Amino acid sequence: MFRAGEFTATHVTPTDTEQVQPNGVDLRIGDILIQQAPGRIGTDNKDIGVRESLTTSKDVFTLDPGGYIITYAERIAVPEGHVGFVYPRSSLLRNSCMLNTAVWDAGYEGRGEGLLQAHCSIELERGARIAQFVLAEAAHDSVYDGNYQRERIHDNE
Ligand SMILES: O=c1ccn([C@H]2C[C@H](O)[C@@H](COP(=O)(O)OP(=O)(O)OP(=O)(O)O)O2)c(=O)[nH]1
Repeated sequence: MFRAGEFTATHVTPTDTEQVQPNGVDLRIGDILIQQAPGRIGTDNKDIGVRESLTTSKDVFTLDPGGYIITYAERIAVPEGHVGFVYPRSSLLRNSCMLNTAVWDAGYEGRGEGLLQAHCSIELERGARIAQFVLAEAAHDSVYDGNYQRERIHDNE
């Protein structure tokens, strides 16, 4: 069963009332990164290639078509007994852009990332709501203890 937005909001920090939706919590753009060097995924290890922040003096990003990494502004803590999913805000896909996401494991805590595919140029403001996080009840044996645990957990990271 998916949890109500009010419950999910207790696991997303910070949130204001505008972000709390009936079935989830909107996530804001923290930063936008562009990949500079290739990564590698092997059978027993992985490397993330160098990514750099798109610098902007006005907190407005004007994106050409392409692929970009979005970091979310909020800290998420997936509670035990749950799994998280992120969906794009529909205004994004109505503008020919898509946010690709993966599974948010029970026990994960941090400020995560998504992959924005821009099929048309788009202007995005830092802090704009771009996605929605939902929590569903789920059975699991262990909790998340991978490389991304506590990523960007502090405000200045
Ligand atoms: O769209 C997503 C989905 C998940 N996560 C976070 C939460 C999740 O718990 C963590 C790790 O995701 P996953 O297990 O898919 O990554 P992995 O590449 O398998 O890394 P690891 O070996 O650490 O599990 O990343 C994101 O930031 N963005």
